[in-house]
Amino acid sequence: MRWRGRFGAVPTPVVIVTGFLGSGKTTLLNHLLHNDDGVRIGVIVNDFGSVNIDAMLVAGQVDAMVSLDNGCLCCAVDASGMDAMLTKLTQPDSDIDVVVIEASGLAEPRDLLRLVLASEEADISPGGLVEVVDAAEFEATRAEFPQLDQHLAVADLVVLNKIDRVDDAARDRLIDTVRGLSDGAPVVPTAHGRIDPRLLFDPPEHPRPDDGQLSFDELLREDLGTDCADHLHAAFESVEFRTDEPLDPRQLMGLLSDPPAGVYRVKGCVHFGVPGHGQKFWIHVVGGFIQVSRDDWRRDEQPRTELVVIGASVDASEVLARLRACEVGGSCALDEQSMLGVLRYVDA
Ligand SMILES: Nc1nc2c(ncn2[C@@H]2O[C@H](COP(=O)(O)OP(=O)(O)OP(=O)(O)O)[C@@H](O)[C@H]2O)c(=O)[nH]1
Repeated sequence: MRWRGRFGAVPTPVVIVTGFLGSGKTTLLNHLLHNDDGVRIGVIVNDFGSVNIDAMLVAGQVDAMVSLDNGCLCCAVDASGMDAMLTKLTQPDSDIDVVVIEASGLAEPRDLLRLVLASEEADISPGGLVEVVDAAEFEATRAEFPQLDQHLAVADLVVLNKIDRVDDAARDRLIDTVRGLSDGAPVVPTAHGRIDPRLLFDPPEHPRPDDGQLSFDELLREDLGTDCADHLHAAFESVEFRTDEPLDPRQLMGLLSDPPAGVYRVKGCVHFGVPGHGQKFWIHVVGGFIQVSRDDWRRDEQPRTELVVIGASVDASEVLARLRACEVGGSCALDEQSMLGVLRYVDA
């Protein structure tokens, strides 16, 4: 361990958590927050869309948080912007032991690493880069976006998540593939991000300056943040949808099961207008996989829907038109049966 502790002895480690859309970064972060063993964690949460769903999902559990939405951290801030966020989290009275940066699912890990390395904040030190891989979607995603291979190349630790969704043979094959791409970084297979927190908060054992990987110095010598055109997020866009009107569950589930072309990720909370089902429903779609969970609205919260739809070359007007078509008109009453299509995905 190399905690700064509350006495300022050691710089605060900054751990970067990256991974493609929906791979399980927020799930892993939540696992860390619930199993922190007294370690005080400050987080920087970055979401691609203008509604920061990830910040909503970790709010209230974290010791200190800075959130950045509407863009990828790798390009949306420069070194001084990153410094400002780190300074805010690590100021002497914050008592934070470790900072975890949860990048958006489209951020460029290498540039994030360079931002942390270039930091002039004296009280922090790089704490390693963790790449979360979705075991169920990785092969298909990699075929479409070969940049993912480079993302793995800078990882200090690879979390092969969602192994509950693949068989043993596929899991073993993936471990080999991912290990090859990450130049020997440790690969931890898991489900629901349940890794031992000490893996992240200890200094990375994987030696960075070796044959295959760039050293800190080499990374720093590269120009910082000059060209984002080849980043994954350049090919993606997000569409945000908010409404106070309740949504028709049949219409929405029809849309999520057969989304407009290019859509890969949908997340957010939904208010259905069905008697007996007035709770908040969190919706997650990753590739073709749908998951729903129930929650209570906060006391000060007005039930409403806030969804972010992310994809490559999506037709935003089609997405919005189809979402608008899910709104329940004032006079339309929904029967309880209409919820069946939602409930079959609850905690799937
Ligand atoms: N079956 C299964 N589902 C998982 C696992 N880990 C996460 N999920 C689900 O996958 C969905 C996406 O998880 P998140 O943690 O939000 O993923 P993320 O990487 O933060 O997503 P973005 O920020 O949009 O890139 C949610 O429905 C999670 O509950 C897992 O190991 N197994």
